[in-house]
Amino acid sequence: MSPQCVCGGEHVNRLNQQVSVMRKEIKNLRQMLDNALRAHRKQMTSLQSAVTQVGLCNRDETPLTPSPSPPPTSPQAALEQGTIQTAPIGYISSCFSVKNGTPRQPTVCGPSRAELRLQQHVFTNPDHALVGLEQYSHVWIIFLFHKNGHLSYKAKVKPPRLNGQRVGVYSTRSPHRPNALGLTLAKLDKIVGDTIHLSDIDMIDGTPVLDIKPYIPEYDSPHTRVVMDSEPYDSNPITETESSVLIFYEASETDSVQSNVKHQGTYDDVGRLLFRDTAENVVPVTHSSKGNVQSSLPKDLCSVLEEVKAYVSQSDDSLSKVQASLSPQNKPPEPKVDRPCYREEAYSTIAGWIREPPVVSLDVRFTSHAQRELAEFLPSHLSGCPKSDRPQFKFLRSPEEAAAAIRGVLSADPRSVYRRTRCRDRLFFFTLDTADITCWFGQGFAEVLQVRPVELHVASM
Ligand SMILES: C[S@@+](CC[C@H](N)C(=O)[O-])C[C@H]1O[C@@H](n2cnc3c(N)ncnc32)[C@H](O)[C@@H]1O
Repeated sequence: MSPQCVCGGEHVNRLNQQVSVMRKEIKNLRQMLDNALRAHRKQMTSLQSAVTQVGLCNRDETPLTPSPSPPPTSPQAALEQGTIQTAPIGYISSCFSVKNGTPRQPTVCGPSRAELRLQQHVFTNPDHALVGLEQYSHVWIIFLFHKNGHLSYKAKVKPPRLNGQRVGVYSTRSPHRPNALGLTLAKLDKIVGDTIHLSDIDMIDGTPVLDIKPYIPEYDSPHTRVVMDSEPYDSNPITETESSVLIFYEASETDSVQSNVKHQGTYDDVGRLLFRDTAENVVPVTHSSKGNVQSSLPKDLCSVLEEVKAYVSQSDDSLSKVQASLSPQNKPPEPKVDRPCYREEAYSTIAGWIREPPVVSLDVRFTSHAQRELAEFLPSHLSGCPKSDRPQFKFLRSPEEAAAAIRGVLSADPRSVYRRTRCRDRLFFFTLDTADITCWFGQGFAEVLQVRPVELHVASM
């Protein structure tokens, strides 16, 4: 072996050693990198679970049980788990632009007004979704408290009417609740195309609406709820002298009336067949020259009514004969039919603090200066009127209506408990429609000092 070879061999050996050292270093580096990655992943996981915990935690720091199942993958699975993504069907345009001074319940302030236009992308023809709703005077609006400011909530809250006392969130209408859903019974003024005009509202401008349902006292109010039971129909037996008949039917899907509504047909004094719908409207049923029943009733119902009428007039003849042949003891048992009745438990009870809150309602007065300022406002929707420098309401129909709304808002004392009990500043500002209101609170009263047009609205007119 030549020295050069020896030399070259040593060189190769040294190189090999260096390579193996480098390999080891690379391996160590890989190991370190792997460890770092693992640690990072672990940290991320714990961070993520911390975020989830914060999201699910109320401010009492009681962690809520997270959903046991993983996030659903299909819309159907989401529906079954109750985790569907909601999308607003529309947004409220309201005479209340901010939370401050917005009535705490719709009944507080009658003349409050709003509009709700259905979003174009929800239905191909949004106005179709409103067909039939015009038959109702009131609607439930289900909405999101989108201006809550945060998504946290507490198990116990201090409703302003309770003046600082705490009660469970679910015994109140507090906006700060899991899911931040609000429910308002609003007056339905009119429907124009895809837009609903409402009054008696307590939602601020821009409120996202998730659903609308008709208010049906028979279903929604225990005071008027008709409880069906199966006791013998003995309190109102049908007699031969009474030419009335009760007809209950389940409306079919195709009927023009809402399905499941119970309808009642009867004869009036002059023997006309009448139909009573759930809204207590009595609709006379007319007869055509062929003797058929005609009305705006669904076709099915007309033929049923016709049959029943024939049956009743037949029975009228035979009933007296049959009854004469029966002694009272021999009478057959009354047939068991579903009948409407009012049960004691159908009446509702409410918390005493709602009926008699510790917070008294306030007298509301206007300074003559404020009165003059308010009278300057033109009613909303004044068409054909020459352009004026005077401020104009966007929703309210007159200064009188505005005065009533202001009275409603202030008499319920819209201040927070803190402002009411601890704050020295007695001035209070709020916005109603296109007017900025300034007032102050004294012992048992609120006085309106100033009613100025909101700058923005004046500029846009
Ligand atoms: C006490 S909540 C009652 C709402 C509804 N009637 C209910 O019972 O669910 C009414 C108050 O919620 C506030 N509010 C109205 N609309 C809101 C919105 N979109 N986001 C947050 N707060 C809102 C106003 O301050 C209003 O006085």
